[in-house]
Order: sequence, then structure tokens, then C-alpha cells
Amino acid sequence: MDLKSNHTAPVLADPAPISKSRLVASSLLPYSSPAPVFSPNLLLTVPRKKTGILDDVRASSWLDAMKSSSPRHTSTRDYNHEIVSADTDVAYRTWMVKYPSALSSFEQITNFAKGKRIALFLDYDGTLSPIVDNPDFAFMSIDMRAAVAKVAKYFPTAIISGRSRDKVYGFVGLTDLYYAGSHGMDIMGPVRESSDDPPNCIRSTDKQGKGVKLFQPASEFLPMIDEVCMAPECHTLSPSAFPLCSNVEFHSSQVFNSLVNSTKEIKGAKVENNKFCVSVHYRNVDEKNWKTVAQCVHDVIRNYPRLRLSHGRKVLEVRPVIDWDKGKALTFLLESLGLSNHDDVLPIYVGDDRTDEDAFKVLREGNLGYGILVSSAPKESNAFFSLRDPQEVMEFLKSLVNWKKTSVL
Ligand SMILES: O=P(O)(O)OC[C@H]1O[C@H](O[C@H]2O[C@H](CO)[C@@H](O)[C@H](O)[C@H]2O)[C@H](O)[C@@H](O)[C@@H]1O
Repeated sequence: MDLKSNHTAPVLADPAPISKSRLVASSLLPYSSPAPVFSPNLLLTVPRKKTGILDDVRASSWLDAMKSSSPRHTSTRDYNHEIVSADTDVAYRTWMVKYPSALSSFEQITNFAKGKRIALFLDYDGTLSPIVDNPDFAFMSIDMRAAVAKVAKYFPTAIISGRSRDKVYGFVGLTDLYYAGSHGMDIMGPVRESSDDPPNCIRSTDKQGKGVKLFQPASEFLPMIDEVCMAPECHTLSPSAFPLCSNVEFHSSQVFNSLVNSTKEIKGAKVENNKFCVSVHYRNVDEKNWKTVAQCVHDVIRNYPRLRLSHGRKVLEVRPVIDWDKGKALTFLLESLGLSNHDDVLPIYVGDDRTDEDAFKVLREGNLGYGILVSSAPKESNAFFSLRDPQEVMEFLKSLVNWKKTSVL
């Protein structure tokens, strides 16, 4: 999948599947400018069905996606890969030929990184913290926090999460990082005096009083009609009474309430407000009721033409219909950090989820850097390397720090 670049945007020359040869560090091509990401129109068009019933075809594709959305884990020991059958192990090892371990390939990675500035982008759930049944208890370990704190001393580091920015900051609790919440729709990044800010970017200060840039692309592309939406009568009307209402946060809380209401009878279902997105968790729902979860979500979002659905790990994620994702957030952060358009920069993105694939794709297709997929089960990815679980992520972060400390640059 090599790139031929013209003056404006790279052209994909070969849409063939990811080849083994692309997995070697030396084949990372020199930087070619990515297409501008801040296009004036980020609104996506999503075809909608008028019917209120989730028809069989859609229901089965939702269900298939729901079933395949996360490797089954029966106990935490799975994550330490102690209980794996021989078959699973063989399948995993075969898969690792295509996605080699970032730990065993560490020398290859650092050889390529020599003389370059590494920038680190880390997903939260399933990457820095193990997947647990209750999303409110997805704490990272003390050791992991220490490892992240150390790595952030040596490399610019950002967390890009589907959680709300405040919530993920609450879990990580480190100040020397940049945070992007709501799948990148709520970014608090560094201020760069020399660069122009895109629309919807405001300068502010963080909790420590440091100058920061706050970028919330969703509010730009779903123009606010605050006055209308926030009028008290709005709250009592059904959502279809204000189809043009486009205050995302307002939608988010409206949708949140509707989803909470419609799923309250489903045992184990949990709805989480992530500010610009709402997550509907079904990890603890009996599989025979997953279709009901899907139906409830479908029934709610069909009232909101400006919302769409994506799938995460045993979670349905409702988000605004804008062309913005973790990949765009990564590009935005690289620009904000003054690290885009440089041959001597090596971004590394570590993540476990489907939504992280957008970031892996940006790195792969732009020949910019490495995606590292965290997975204990084989799955197709745009990442270059793999790590099994958060424990291995921690080892990788520690190795980066040791390498940096000892390398003579
Ligand atoms: O982008 P991320 O930081 O990975 O956030 C994606 C979603 O992560 C959380 O859900 C996932 O982790 C939970 C805790 O381990 C688990 O219970 C759930 O099944 C997973 O889907 C978070 O709760 C969601 O809101 C995020 O969208």
C-alpha cells in the first residue's frame, strides 16, 4: 500500500491487502503530506430507514457486529494469557507473523526511531486499563500510571479515548499529557503560537493554569441553536419536534436520557454519557437480549438524523454524524504539537478498539508511523505491530523510556 503523492493529496497506488513487507520498519516511506483534515464540511450523510422496526437484515448485521465486538474473556487470567487452548495459541502465533509483537520487534522499532522524535498516542480502555465488566471501575494500575508518567517525560504523549475528556483525565490523573475525549471530538492540546487555529478552537487554561487549546469539532459542524434547544419547552418536546436542534451536548444528554429510559428494563444494560457521544454497554446483558438492546438504540437514534452508531467492545456508541474520528484527532494533535510535515517525527499509536483503526489507518496510509494493536485474539487491523494486553503495553512503555535514557543521540 505505497503512496504516490501529488502536490495536494496522496493517492493510494495499491489498495491491496496489507503486505508483510510493509510491516518492516525500514519500509516506512518518507513523509508525504496528508490531505487537509479540517475540511469546511465535516457533516457525513448517513442513509436512514424511515421504519421504526429494526429490519432483519440490519438487525443481523448489528448482531454480528455486536457478537464479534470483543474477544470473550471469562476471567482476568485470560488477559495474562494463561488459559489459552493450544488451538487459540497456534492461531494467535500465526496472526503474529502479520502483526509482530512490538516487544520482540523493539529493536527494529528503535532502529527506525533513531534520530527521530517519537510522539505517543494512547487509547485508554483495553490499552492502559484492562477491560472490566463495570466501566466505572476501569482503573489503571499504579504501575501503569507510573509508566505513562515516565514516558510522557521523554516523549510528547496524548490519550485519545471514547470516554469524555474529563472522565478519562479522572482515570489517568496525569498533567503532562494531552487529552482527547469523545473519540477525539473534545481535544485539549498544546498552544502553538506560530500556527493558525482552526474554527471552533479556543484558547484556554488547564487546571494547572497552563495555556491550552480546546478543540471541539462537533460543535462547529452541527451549528448551535442554543437559544432554541435550551428553551425550557424544548426539554418537554419529543426529539422529532426539533429536528434541526444541533447542540451536540444537548443532543447527547437528550439521547442519554432516552437511552437510559428505553433500556432500563434490560438486565445488565448500562448507558454512559461521554459528552459528545453516548455508550450503550451490553457486556453484562444476556446474549439473548442483545437484539432488544439493538432495537432500543435504533428506536432512539432514528429520531436524530444527526447522530449515527458505531461499534466498540460490547458497546454501541452513539455519536454525531460528523467526519471526525481518532485518526483526525491524531492528525490535529500532531499539527498542534508542531510535529506534522517532518521526516524526523515518528508517531506511535497504541489501541485495542475498532475506533483506533482510524488512527492506525492515518499512520499506515500516510507512511507516518506505527500503529500497535492491543489484542489477545487475532483480528484484521491497520496496525503494524501488536501487544497482547495492557501488561505488555506497560512493558513497551518502560522499554521506550529505557531506550531513550540509554541511547546516545
Ligand atoms: O477509546 P477507549 O478509551 O478505549 O474507550 C472506548 C469505550 O471504553 C469503555 O468501554 C469499554 O471498557 C469498559 C471497561 O473496561 C468495558 O466494560 C466495556 O465493555 C468496553 O466497551 C467506555 O466505558 C466506553 O464509554 C468507551 O466508549
